[in-house]
Amino acid sequence: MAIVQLPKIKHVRAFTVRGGGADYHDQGAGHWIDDHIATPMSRYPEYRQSRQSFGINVLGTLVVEIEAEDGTIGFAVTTGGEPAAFIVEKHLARFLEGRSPTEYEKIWDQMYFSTQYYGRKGLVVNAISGVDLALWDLLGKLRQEPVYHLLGGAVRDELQFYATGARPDIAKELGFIGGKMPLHHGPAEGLEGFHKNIAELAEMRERVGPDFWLMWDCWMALDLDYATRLAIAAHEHGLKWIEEAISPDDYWGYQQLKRNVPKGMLVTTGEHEATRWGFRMLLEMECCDIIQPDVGWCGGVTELLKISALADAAGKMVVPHGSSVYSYHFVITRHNSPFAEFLMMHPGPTEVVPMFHPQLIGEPVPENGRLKASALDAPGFGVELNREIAMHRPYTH
Ligand SMILES: C[C@H](O)[C@H](O)CC(=O)C(=O)O
Ligand SMILES: [Mg+2]
Repeated sequence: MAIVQLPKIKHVRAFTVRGGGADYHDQGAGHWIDDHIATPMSRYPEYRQSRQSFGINVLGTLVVEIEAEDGTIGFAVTTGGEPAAFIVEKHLARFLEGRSPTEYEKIWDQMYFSTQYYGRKGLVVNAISGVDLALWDLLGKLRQEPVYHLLGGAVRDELQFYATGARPDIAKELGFIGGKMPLHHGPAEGLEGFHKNIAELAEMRERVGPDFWLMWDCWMALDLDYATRLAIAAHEHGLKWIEEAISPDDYWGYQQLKRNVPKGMLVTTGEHEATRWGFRMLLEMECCDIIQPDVGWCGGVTELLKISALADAAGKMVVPHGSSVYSYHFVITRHNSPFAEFLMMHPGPTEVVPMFHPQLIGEPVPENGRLKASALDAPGFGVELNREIAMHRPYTH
């Protein structure tokens, strides 16, 4: 029997889009996600009230489209905007055009090693991730299969979610298994800020009762001493995990934090980590209990499979950061990813809205905190690009 030959890749294009979506920090005024959240920049009072004030949303969304010779288009969205569009058009596209979409391993390898002299993490790996995800979307569309089938198939019938947002009490009513809150005050706000943090947690615990998961997202804002004291004080209010407490570069600090937190409390991190080598460091140094790669930032699905295998062998969970459908298609295929994150992008956040709204059409959302595997049953990642939003192509090749 003859082997099916897929059409070759004809063209790669990169666009930028503003206003939410994959750059979920790019929201309008009054959104919970920009309301006095502790960050590494909170030591400067002028950048404390709003993360947009220091430029958290400067990049915007990157859209990558990969068109095959038969006209089929795979696409993906991630954070990266114009500089990532430059990298895709002027550097990465050459490793795809004229090649078969089945060659994703070689393509990833060439994208990573050709950019290693200026890449390795951050923006360049976001761009590589965007291309990789668009390639998996194309592969699924050409084979008429959802990506989760290509990754080995579902290991359970449905996904269950915790919600990230300022209102875990509402998340509980909406059926989520837990709520992860932003930490509002960092070390520069002294003891007063510390006590306010603990009071917020205590009040939320009152509202949600003893069994609902409550977690804190510290967005790299703390130092080891503060994070340790916070974890100890939070223990009596049943904090399930402390997330991204310190700088992602401080592997030694995470190693110590994991030893310092009260027994039973989990340490999580990794949304700003990338590639198998970065996650190997977190795992081998025993920095955390759960790794949280963002599928659009860690190297894409091709790299996530390697990261996940390392974590599995180390007995650790992989619960991707955000990532919408790119996470859903992965999490449903892995035993060591027992639940998923849902980022509440409603400004309140009092309602469930699609995480990457308004960029994707057909983006599934949890109902009662759950999503059936069958909701992912469409070719590729199962979504289409909303072509009514304003897209800009700053570079061509
Ligand atoms: C709420 C956090 O500060 C951040 O915006 C999102 C995040 O880190 C997460 O979902 O995890
Ligand atoms: Mg986080």
